[in-house]
This record gives sequence, structure tokens and C-alpha cells, in this order.
Amino acid sequence: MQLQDLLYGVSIKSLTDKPNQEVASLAFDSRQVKPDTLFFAIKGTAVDGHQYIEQTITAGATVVVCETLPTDLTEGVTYVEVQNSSVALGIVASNFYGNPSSKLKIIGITGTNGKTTIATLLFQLFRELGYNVGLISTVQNHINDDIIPATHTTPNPIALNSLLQDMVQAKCEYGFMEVSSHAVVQHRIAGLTFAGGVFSNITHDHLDFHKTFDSYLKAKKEFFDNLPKSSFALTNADDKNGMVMLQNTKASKKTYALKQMADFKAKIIENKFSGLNLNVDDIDVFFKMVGSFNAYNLLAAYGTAILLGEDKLNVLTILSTLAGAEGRFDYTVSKQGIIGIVDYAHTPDAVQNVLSTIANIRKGTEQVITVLGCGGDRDKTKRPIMAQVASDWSDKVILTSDNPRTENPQQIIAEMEKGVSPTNQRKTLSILDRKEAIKTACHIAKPGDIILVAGKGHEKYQEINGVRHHFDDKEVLTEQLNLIN
Ligand SMILES: CC(=O)N[C@H]1[C@@H](OP(=O)(O)OP(=O)(O)OC[C@H]2O[C@@H](n3ccc(=O)[nH]c3=O)[C@H](O)[C@@H]2O)O[C@H](CO)[C@@H](O)[C@@H]1O[C@H](C)C(=O)N[C@@H](C)C(=O)N[C@H](CCC(=O)O)C(=O)O
Ligand SMILES: Nc1ncnc2c1ncn2[C@@H]1O[C@H](COP(=O)(O)OP(=O)(O)OP(=O)(O)O)[C@@H](O)[C@H]1O
Ligand SMILES: N[C@H](CCC[C@H](N)C(=O)O)C(=O)O
Ligand SMILES: [Mg+2]
Repeated sequence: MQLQDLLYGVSIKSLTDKPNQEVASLAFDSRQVKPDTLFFAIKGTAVDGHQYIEQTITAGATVVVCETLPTDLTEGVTYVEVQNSSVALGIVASNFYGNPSSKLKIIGITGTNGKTTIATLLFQLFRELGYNVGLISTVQNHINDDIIPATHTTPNPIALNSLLQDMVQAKCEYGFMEVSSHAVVQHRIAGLTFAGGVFSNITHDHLDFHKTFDSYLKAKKEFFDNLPKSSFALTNADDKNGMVMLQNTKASKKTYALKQMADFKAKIIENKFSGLNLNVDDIDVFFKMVGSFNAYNLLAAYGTAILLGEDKLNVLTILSTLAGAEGRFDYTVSKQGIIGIVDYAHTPDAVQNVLSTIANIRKGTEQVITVLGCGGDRDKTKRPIMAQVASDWSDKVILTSDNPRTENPQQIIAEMEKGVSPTNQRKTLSILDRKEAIKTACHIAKPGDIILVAGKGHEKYQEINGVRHHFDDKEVLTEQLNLIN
């Protein structure tokens, strides 16, 4: 493709050479550069991509998009100076793959918790309604029934637009995708055309990256600020910041809520381990999914489907049968009647939601035993709070390791322990090895007790120092529960 066509829509400060240069491929990582590649020099969180420009030219890059021109320019190479290389990457990647987002109806879902659940429900719902559909999510990506492994919640612009192009080729009409706050700040969604945006909620997470709650909130809001006039913006009116998200959007503003007036309204009639009984827009429905937080997720999916023109009864009938995403409130009962739940709660709010759901449903005499860890190289300030919430809401807590990544897992546990109040210390123990921790929970449990294994949900690995070792909470929990006589 010619450079001038790729640069359509990019705000250019200067261009040194041939705008008709042919470009064979795009790369933002020097290690991916081949002959005739357009290389984007990006200032990242760890290094500045500008330092690799020379290296990429040696490897065959013929065009370089950068924010600062190198002092020595190489002859035969076209340099494009831009204000922001990440924004340029989004727009160019979109052009390179034929602007696939404008050929699909893309709905972006953002918020601290619930993105995967809402996106997955919408994917499953629209498949059942008979459409060709794509899904981009933390657990996995889908093009109809084909599964494409996910590396991020929201992929980088090249992977993202390539995936969207594949969806167009598979004749998908809809694409449901998670929009993480990292993706907004790093402009991974620049250049995309959205048909709608959905907000779930905002609570404490990712302060390592965003630094303050206010800038985390601004990142989520920016997604809505940039939606086009032709799209809709559906928000959770019960969330303290739900309406803030829509303050500056051009999109048509819509709301859903359980507690106040809204365009889409539901009431919880009953909340049991077997599911939720909800009144949605004056229709009583029994859903498979558990927990009041899932009432919000179901309502968000319902509202989105109605805004996309689907029939109310059809939508509710299908939604009532869906189980949502893997590893979210995933429930099993052992032969002895011990209840095991695997959940992806990895924020203070999610831990509290899952445990308060269990507290509301339990009969009262049984113990709740929680196994929980916190990820390394992620927000450190949520660690003591997660441990505090878990110990406040459980009869026994086992603090353990999650994905330590490059951190010392013992140190992460020590930071969690600081959140456990002196009165709660009696019921809290720490076991570094996650398998041992789950095993211990199973040994302590008596028939009727509830074990919650939180934080890793669908993940099939434990990441230690850059290596992913096989680890599956559900597998370990089921195996250990089966070993008890
Ligand atoms: C903190 C973060 O988001 N980092 C992402 C970011 O990397 P970075 O800015 O740190 O990159 P860097 O290492 O500083 O490098 C800067 C530039 O130099 C380039 N480079 C670097 C080295 C080299 O030898 N040559 C070279 O060209 C890099 O490719 C990059 O373009 O850009 C990379 C490319 O897109 C991402 O892979 C990387 O995700 C890391 C692996 C990650 O773990 N991200 C997580 C936190 C994340 O994004 N999570 C959200 C979900 C959160 C949620 O669900 O709530 C997600 O959307 O997945
Ligand atoms: N609407 C909600 N409100 C609060 N907590 C929720 C909600 N939905 C799910 N949760 C909790 O958050 C966990 C993660 O849910 P989900 O994977 O849907 O969120 P996510 O926003 O995609 O997370 P991530 O940021 O990791 O992509 C669930 O396992 C559950 O504990
Ligand atoms: N999307 C989240 C997932 C956290 C899951 C948890 N198991 C961890 O590793 O911290 C993140 O990247 O922060
Ligand atoms: Mg997700």
C-alpha cells in the first residue's frame, strides 16, 4: 500500500521524502521489522522506541513515523514527524487493514469490572440471534465459532485491526470488544469507528499505571468523549460516576439501573446459587447467572441489544439461558456437599461483590473460606484492601500467590497481610504455594461450606519471572475436592 494512502487522517508535522513509497508491513517493535516496513517509534512505559530507529533501518524499514526526527537522516528512508506516534499507529493500522471497524458495528465496553462478562454475553446472545459476530475479550477472541487466543484485554492497533479485518471477511455484522483504560491512554483504539459504547462501573484498580483515580476516570471518559454522533453511549446510572462518563459525549445518551429511573430498568426479585430472578422492564425472568453484580451485566447486555434494534422478549429468552464468561462465579459442589467457586475477582470491589453475593445467598451456618492472591507488577495499593475485604467477609482466609510476574511473591503477601485487622488475623493464614493453599482450604472445609478461589478465574497459567507455568484454579479445586473422603 502507498504511504500517502496509509497516512490518510494522520496529523503530520513534517514529511521528509516520497509520499508514494510502497509499504509492505507495519511494526511498532524493532524486533518485528522486515524489508519495506513502516516503523512507529513510540515512547513507552519502559523504553523510548526512538532509540531503535537506526536498528530498524538496518533491518529494512523504509518509512519511520516518529515524534522527534533523528539528527542524522538516512537517505532513501522517509521520515514522518507526528505529534503522537501511538495515535498515528492507530489510524495507519486502520487504513492498512481497509478500515474494518467502519464495515462492522463495533460496540466497546469499558469499566473496572464486568467488561468481559458483558462483551461475552453480547457475543453469545447475538450468535443465538443468528448473526455472524466477533468478540475481543480478556479470555479469548472469537470470529463466530473460531477461537483466537487473547494476549491483552484490548490488543495493540495492528493485531486489533487485523482481527477486525478477519471479522469483516467472515461477514460479521457485529463486533463486541472490551476497551481497557490502558488501551484508551495508549491510543490502541485510535482510528476505530464505534457504533456504541457501554460503561459498567469504576472502582479502585490500575493506580500503578494511571497514578490517580481522577486520571483513571478521565481515561474511561475519553472513550465516550470520542464516540461519534451516530453512536449510542449506554451507562450505569447507579454508578457514582456513571453520568460523568456521558458529560461530553456526542453519542445518544442512554442509561440502565437497578436503583433509579433509567431507560433500561431491572429489579432483583430473588438471588440464589441457582440463578437470578429479575424483573426487567416489567417482565419477570429467571437467569442462570448469579449475584447482583451480574444483574447489572445482564441489564447492560439487554439495553445494548434493544438499542441495536432487537426484540425485547427474544433477547430476554436467550439471555436467561446464558452462563457468561469462563471463570466468573464458576460453581461446583463436591460429593460431600462442599461448594467450590472460582472467580476472577482481582479488585477490592469485585472481591466485595462476590463475597457479599455469597453472604446474601448462604444459609448462615456454613463457613466461607476464601483463597486469594494479588498480581505482581500491578497496582500495589489494592493489595491490603483486597485482603481486608476478604477477611472482613470470610470465616477463614488463605492469602497466597497470584501471578507474581517479576515481584517476590512473599513480599506481595506481606503487603496483603498489612490490610488484615488485628481481630481478623486469627482467621487468616498465608500459604505461598497456590496449590497448597487451595488444598488446605479443601481440608478445612466441612460439608455445606463454601470455598471461594479468587483472582485468576479463567487463567490457565501462573506467571513467574516471565515464564507462564500451567495452573488452573478450577482444575486444582476440583481435583482437591475429589480427593477428600
Ligand atoms: C503497561 C502497558 O500497558 N504496556 C504495554 C505497552 O508497552 P510499553 O509502553 O511498556 O512498551 P515499552 O517496553 O516501554 O517499549 C516502548 C516501545 O519500544 C518498542 N521496543 C521495545 C524494545 C525493543 O527492543 N524494541 C522496540 O522497538 C516497543 O515495541 C514499544 O513500541 O505496549 C505494548 C505493546 O502494545 C504492550 O504489550 C504492553 O502491555 C504489557 C505487556 C501489559 O502487561 N499490559 C497490561 C498492563 C495491559 O495492557 N492490560 C490491559 C488490561 C487491563 C484490564 O483488563 O483491566 C489490556 O488491555 O490488556
Ligand atoms: N458489574 C460488575 N460489578 C462489579 N463487579 C463485577 C461485575 N461484573 C463482574 N464483576 C467481578 O469482577 C470480576 C471480573 O469480571 P470481568 O472479567 O467481567 O471484568 P473485566 O472488566 O473484564 O476485568 P478485566 O479488567 O480483567 O478485563 C468477576 O469475576 C466478578 O468478581
Ligand atoms: N487485566 C488484569 C488482570 C489481573 C488478573 C490477576 N490474576 C493478576 O494477574 O493480577 C490486569 O492485567 O491487571
Ligand atoms: Mg476483561
